Amino acid sequence: MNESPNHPNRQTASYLSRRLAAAGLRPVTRFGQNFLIDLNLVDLIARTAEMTKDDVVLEIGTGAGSLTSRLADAAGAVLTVEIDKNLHQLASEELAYRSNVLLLQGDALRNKNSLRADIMDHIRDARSRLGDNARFGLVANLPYNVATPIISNLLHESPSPDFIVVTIQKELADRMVASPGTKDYGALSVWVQSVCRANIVRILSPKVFWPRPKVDSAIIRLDAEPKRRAEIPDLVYFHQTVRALFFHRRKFLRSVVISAMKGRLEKVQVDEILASLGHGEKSRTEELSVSQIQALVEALRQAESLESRL
Ligand SMILES: C[S@@+](CC[C@H](N)C(=O)[O-])C[C@H]1O[C@@H](n2cnc3c(N)ncnc32)[C@H](O)[C@@H]1O
Repeated sequence: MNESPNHPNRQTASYLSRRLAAAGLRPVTRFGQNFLIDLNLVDLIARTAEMTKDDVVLEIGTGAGSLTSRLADAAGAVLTVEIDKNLHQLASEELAYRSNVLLLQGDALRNKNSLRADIMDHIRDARSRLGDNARFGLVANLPYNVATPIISNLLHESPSPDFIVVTIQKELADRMVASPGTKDYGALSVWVQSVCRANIVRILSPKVFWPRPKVDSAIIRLDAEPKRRAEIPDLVYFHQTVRALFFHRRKFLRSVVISAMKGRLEKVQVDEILASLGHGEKSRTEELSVSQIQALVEALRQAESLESRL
């Protein structure tokens, strides 16, 4: 069989460790370098994404390039970003013959609140080359320490992803799919579920990675819900306000809203809004459904914009 040196069938722990050692490298903990070594799972991620040759796929964390190869087989264009110069070099050699893969070196995040700017320029370019049916997806085994800002920020971008299939910490996946009234339900659950459908595909034990992380992981799939998204007139205001509403989890909703709106709305205005939406003195943010939170944030936004016009 004609296997490229990076054929995923060769991505076992011992193959990877020898390959890195030959290049004088070792996994770098601070970059979250836990490589997926169970090849069936690399396949599962690629299959779950249901990519076609019309699709543009973003991968953050190229690593040694094994998932990248699968993505290149299935998608029309792949943009992959790797922070580690040495791994970027290694993967560039492995993927050199792949004409539909563009490799970038550097941090995928410009800061906590935004992605590196040229990522979306490349995605828009690739989409315009592939044509009107081109969909955009994020498919990756994400570095755990930056998984939340990557997903949260990408959901603000234009185009926003049609689908996301990623490996993340199980605890983070639990928060994304959490229901009201549970301990995991918070600002991230509301933000993700306001613009996507979220499903956990598979829980992964540490032993499918090399080196082994300390915690379980999960493959999660998010599908864009454009209708839900269109119901939110100002996504930035919405996301910021949702974060503020969950900031003090132990407090009652009324005092949380009053402190979030300090200097912007009077207490009496907050009380009127809460009463009009049927939220009593004992209501708490974490008991509100996603649509109740959307209604509350929208009422606050409208009251604020009325206030600023007076
Ligand atoms: C969990 S590993 C996944 C590697 C490979 N895709 C795999 O599945 O085996 C995460 C990768 O993301 C890279 N990385 C970490 N932080 C990053 C960042 N801020 N921007 C881009 N890449 C990053 C790491 O160096 C590492 O190669």
